[in-house]
Amino acid sequence: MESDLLLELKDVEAGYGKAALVLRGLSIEVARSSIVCLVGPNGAGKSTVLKVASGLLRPRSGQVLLNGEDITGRSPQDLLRQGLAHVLQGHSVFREMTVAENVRLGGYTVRDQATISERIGLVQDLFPVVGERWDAMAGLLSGGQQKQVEFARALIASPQVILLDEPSMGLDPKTTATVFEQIVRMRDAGVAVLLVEQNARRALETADVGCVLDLGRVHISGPATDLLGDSRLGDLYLGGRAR
Ligand SMILES: Nc1ncnc2c1ncn2[C@@H]1O[C@H](COP(=O)(O)OP(=O)(O)OP(=O)(O)O)[C@@H](O)[C@H]1O
Repeated sequence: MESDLLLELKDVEAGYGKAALVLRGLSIEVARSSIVCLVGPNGAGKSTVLKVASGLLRPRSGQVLLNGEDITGRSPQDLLRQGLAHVLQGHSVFREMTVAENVRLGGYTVRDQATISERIGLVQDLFPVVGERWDAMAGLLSGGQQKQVEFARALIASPQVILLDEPSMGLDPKTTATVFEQIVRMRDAGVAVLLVEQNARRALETADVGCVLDLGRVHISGPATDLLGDSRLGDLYLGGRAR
């Protein structure tokens, strides 16, 4: 029987160059069709977790498993082909290219044009604004619209899991709400999401499971709704005591 577990990081230690380790024995599990969010203070290593998962940073020790298969140390291109897409922090659309060109770039690992056309239809359904602005220069879109183009570009590769690094960064509250709705739609379309967010309350309200990082490990984890009511988080990350 197919396991419910899609992506696992096991006892991962990772860091940059000769500097001290950032991740010190971190373990995380992402189940199929679920949203897992990582929250924690600045510099806790949240983005580093995503880089290890997507192959941008090789861990010093520990394992990354996708569908139970050890994928530790594989290249980001290989992992994209295997079903793991990473949407980086900040804005990464090519502003001088159209929305269509930006989205099609995500399909570079897919040879079959019919498959690409079918997936374009799917992402346009999922993110209507992407379809509406298909021929516009991406640089003319608002920040929230550009974020949706980035999501669409990642989904063209038809990933099983998508890693999202601070998708709400720089967006106003209304646009942030739209982007979080889109994250839920991705989950409901069958894509698992590992989400890193500064906006801890918003992320936990959206996610199924929450993990709080501290000192390079998962300090607290559990159902996101439980964490929202956890007084330890209330004090630290949710702007006052949880009620
Ligand atoms: N490319 C890099 N080279 C060297 N050190 C880095 C690099 N990227 C991150 N770091 C360091 O690793 C630590 C963890 O960074 P990371 O970006 O993973 O944290 P974060 O929890 O995502 O924080 P933030 O919310 O501020 O982005 C920080 O001390 C940071 O300075």
